[in-house]
Amino acid sequence: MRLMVSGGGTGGHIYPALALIKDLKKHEPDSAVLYVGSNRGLESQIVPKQGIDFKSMEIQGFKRSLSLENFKTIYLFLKSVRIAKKMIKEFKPDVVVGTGGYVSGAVVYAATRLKVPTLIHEQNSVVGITNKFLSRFVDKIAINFEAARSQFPENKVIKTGNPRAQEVAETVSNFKWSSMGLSDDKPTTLIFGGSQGALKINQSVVAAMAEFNKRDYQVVFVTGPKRYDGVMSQLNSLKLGKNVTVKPYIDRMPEILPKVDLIVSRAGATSLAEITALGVPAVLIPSPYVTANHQTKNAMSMVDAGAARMLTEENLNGESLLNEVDELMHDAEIREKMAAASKKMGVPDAADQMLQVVESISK
Ligand SMILES: CC(=O)N[C@H]1[C@@H](OP(=O)(O)OP(=O)(O)OC[C@H]2O[C@@H](n3ccc(=O)[nH]c3=O)[C@H](O)[C@@H]2O)O[C@H](CO)[C@@H](O)[C@@H]1O
Repeated sequence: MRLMVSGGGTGGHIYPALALIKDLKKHEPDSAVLYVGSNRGLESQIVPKQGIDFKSMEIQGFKRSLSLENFKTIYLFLKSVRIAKKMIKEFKPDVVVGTGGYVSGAVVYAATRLKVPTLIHEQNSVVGITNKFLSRFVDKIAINFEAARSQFPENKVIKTGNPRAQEVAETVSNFKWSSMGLSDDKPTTLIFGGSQGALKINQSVVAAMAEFNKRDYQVVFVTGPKRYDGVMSQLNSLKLGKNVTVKPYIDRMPEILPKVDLIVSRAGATSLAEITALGVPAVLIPSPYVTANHQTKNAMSMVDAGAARMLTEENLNGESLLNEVDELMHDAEIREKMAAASKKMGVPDAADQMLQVVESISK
């Protein structure tokens, strides 16, 4: 199989693509894969590190208001379609898969013009702008949330789940907290604000840090790559104890997640696919800054099933964060119930399901 994949901007679009590639390589080790991303997105850092061939192009998103920038965006889009067509003619993919983000719009659209079979993956319950645009042209659409079905042409939709769930579920982890300077015996909370970090979550953790330092559980706090220096300078005056560690980003999330007792995070769809694949108890703080408030919908699907608790951004501060974490970290029974409910929602064979769709449309 010759597979071209495109998805970018944030981790939530990139990791599902990487998980699909991993599954393809497992089933068909001789496959050729090319990942096309944007030169500015997180993918330009993450993908080459995985030893996957990566090509990039310049692209940017639309502004919501009419502005000169939008003409530049249209110009860049059309230019990217031309570049993508050239890449497709050179690479000769059997299938082109898009997992969201502006760059996948240009690449998948170019593939449809060249009559190459196409599949897009929608991680969210509220369909993203790129996938909405592409849905008219592509052959198949893989979804994660049932709620996305009615927002697409019905006959193209197949529910597969999010392939990242399978990657996480299949990872055999030998990870030890001692490699991060923590104890291997204490229960551990992981706090992070999605793939980019989140300002209010960071501020709240900073406010609660003096207390976290004193707890009988330990805390791993991930700030997001661009926010690390700012957070560290705020924490400067505070001497971090042995049971807290602060990181800009975690590259090996699949190895770390099985060792986590409680997650505090945004409610991005790919994070939720991972959480439910393993059944990790969670406190979700949906981002209020996303299209149609879709993270709240994502989070509510878990809260309704008893798999997570929700803390709104509005009610989030050092004290409320500390209270939630304290309560759950001191009650193993509640955590066990949440874990069981969470695991029931997981789709641990999602990558196989999506790969089957890829194979079914392959030339
Ligand atoms: C602000 C924004 O637009 N967020 C969207 C974005 O979120 P975002 O990019 O944050 O995506 P998700 O929360 O879905 O996924 C984050 C991914 O990054 C990984 N990770 C995170 C931190 C870290 O240190 N290391 C690491 O590997 C997580 O394990 C996960 O695989 O895409 C999601 C999926 O389309 C959407 O649902 C979110 O609403």
